[in-house]
Amino acid sequence: MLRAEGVSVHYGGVRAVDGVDAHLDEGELLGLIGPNGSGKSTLLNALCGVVAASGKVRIDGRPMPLGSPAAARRNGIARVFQVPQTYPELSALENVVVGSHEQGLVGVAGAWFRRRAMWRLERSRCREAMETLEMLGLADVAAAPAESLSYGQRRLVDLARAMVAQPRLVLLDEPSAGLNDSETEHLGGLLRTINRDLPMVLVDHKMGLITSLCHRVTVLDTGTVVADGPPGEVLADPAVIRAYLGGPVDAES
Ligand SMILES: Nc1ncnc2c1ncn2[C@@H]1O[C@H](COP(=O)(O)OP(=O)(O)OP(=O)(O)O)[C@@H](O)[C@H]1O
Repeated sequence: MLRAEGVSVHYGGVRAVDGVDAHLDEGELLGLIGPNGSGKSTLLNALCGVVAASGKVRIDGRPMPLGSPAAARRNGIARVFQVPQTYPELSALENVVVGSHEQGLVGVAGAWFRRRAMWRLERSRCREAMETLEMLGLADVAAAPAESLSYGQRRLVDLARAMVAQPRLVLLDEPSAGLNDSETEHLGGLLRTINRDLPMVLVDHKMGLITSLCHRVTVLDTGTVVADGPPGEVLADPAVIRAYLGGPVDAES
């Protein structure tokens, strides 16, 4: 459903992503791993249009213009960033509702001429946002301002916001960073459930999470793909072991 061919992002002389071919299949949870600075976040940035990139990306066979966040959104790509992007003074629920505001009626004209329809739409957005928070175990804090939530809760609010945008696929950048073991396990269970309906690309350094969740893993090193395949095979690949500072990759950590 997503196919990237020869995608490159260069910052001056730094080839952050260099001619990457990658794909995501329907229903798949794809792990994207690699040592620090190997280009994982930059590749996600290219796919969601927030950096200038060259190459080709197709969604369901249709070409998608690169370098345009609006085009990426139109093509159903949602991104959850490494650092929570919540509005501190808005409630958790309001933070999630914001994610669905590009759909349907918006703007002054909609409010003025179609007031009833607009309120109906607002109610259905709130209901959907609330159901998503419930699904992620955040119903109790729906009314709390985001600034009062824990780091892990704010990351889940970001995930909920991405989900209500009704994406075709979600790009997740290190969702387990800063979470303890039990929070990471809880997150893993949620991602497995969400993946029943949504294909995802998961960037993470916790190999236990990657091996327990991902159907396939793509490995980057210095901006290029060095391995791609089932997690067990990929982590035993000599090129991957070399990329990770010459040592074996610990699938448990
Ligand atoms: N805005 C930028 N300007 C210049 N260089 C950048 C910029 N963003 C990233 N880079 C460089 O691009 C390379 C890839 O960085 P990137 O953050 O994509 O790696 P990563 O694999 O996501 O790393 P990590 O696992 O530490 O998050 C690195 O050499 C980084 O220093």
